[in-house]
Amino acid sequence: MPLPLIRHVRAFVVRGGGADYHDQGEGHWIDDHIATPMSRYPEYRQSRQSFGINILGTLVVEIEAADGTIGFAVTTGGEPACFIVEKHLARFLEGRDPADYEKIWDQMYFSTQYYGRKGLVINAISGVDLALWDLLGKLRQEPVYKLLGGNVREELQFYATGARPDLAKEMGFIGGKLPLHHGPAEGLEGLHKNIAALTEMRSRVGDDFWLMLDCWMSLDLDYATRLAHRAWEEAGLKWIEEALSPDDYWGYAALKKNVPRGLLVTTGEHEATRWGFRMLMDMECCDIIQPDVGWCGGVTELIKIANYADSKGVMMVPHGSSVYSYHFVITRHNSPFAEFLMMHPGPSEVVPMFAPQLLGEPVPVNGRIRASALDKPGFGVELNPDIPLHRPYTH
Ligand SMILES: C[C@H](O)[C@H](O)CC(=O)C(=O)O
Ligand SMILES: [Mg+2]
Repeated sequence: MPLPLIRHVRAFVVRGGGADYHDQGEGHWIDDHIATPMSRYPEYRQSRQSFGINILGTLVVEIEAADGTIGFAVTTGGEPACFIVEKHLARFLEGRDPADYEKIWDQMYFSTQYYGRKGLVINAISGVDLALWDLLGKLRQEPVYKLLGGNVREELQFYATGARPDLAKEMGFIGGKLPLHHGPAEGLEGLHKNIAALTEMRSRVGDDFWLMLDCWMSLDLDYATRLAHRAWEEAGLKWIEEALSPDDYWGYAALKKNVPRGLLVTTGEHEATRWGFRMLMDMECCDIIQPDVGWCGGVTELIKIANYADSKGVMMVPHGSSVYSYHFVITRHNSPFAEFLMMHPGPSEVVPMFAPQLLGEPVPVNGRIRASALDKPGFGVELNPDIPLHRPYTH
């Protein structure tokens, strides 16, 4: 049976957490002296909000079909992404069949290529693509993971990202990823502090629990190499994540050769599209790629990235991305576990990753989510009606 055509596309900005998960109040672990590329400037070292990490806010995209069914998605990109969606991308959807996601993606990407390719434009394209998959699922009355081929296992298992892997262990997660606090500009003293924090956490969690370090693009090759060796020897680090600038493919390839055998190099949350990930994989930059489903091009592009990774024997464990990741990871053998970002300020409790924007967002119980928890049409979530939506542009 033909699907109702797309009638209208709308884009909104929302403030306060959710998909823009760095947009948190004071005292949150996610803004507590975390090493960044801006840490070389002392005035921007203590808080990522000080240099504008949360300046954009969440982008909400709604796609309405002729029968009134609405698909929606959230990602980052805020007001500038609203402009791109309303003024540029909407034309490639309105009047079209929602099942034509390949052609729609292709037209969104190539029509913006002269000012796009990565970053904000791909966030906007990802938001539209995810809203389209949500709409398709709602129209077909199937969860997205069924549209993607169905689950290859009965449950998702998670590691937790946050300041308290010891608490994450008690909550049933399989590992904990800590943010790195001190970058190269804080010298040897900072390096010692980084190692001390890691070894202290290792003493709390015991030998068998995975511990990882998220370096958020803050290091240079020499520092990353030294950190990797010490963290491996002194604290049994499992992986070193996003150590270098996402543009430094050559640095990642060298880092992968430099680290101790057994320590994994991971990256990719700020990479985009099949072409960016092909660079990472062809240049043997890492052991695990970590696309963010809301930033890499959406589900339509992730299928291509994941298939290439599968053919190369590379593991793919998406960054954050909440339900958009859960519906994908459960369909893939080369994604054996998933990330859960601990958005509780402590973080001493499991709270939904994109709270308060989504309703019905599943959370890990004992570090796991059953496939059956995803059994609702589309991505299985609703937009919280109590959140004020601002629509800065129309078309
Ligand atoms: C904790 C990291 O600095 C960042 O905020 C999140 C991230 O990179 C990840 O979850 O991975
Ligand atoms: Mg990361």
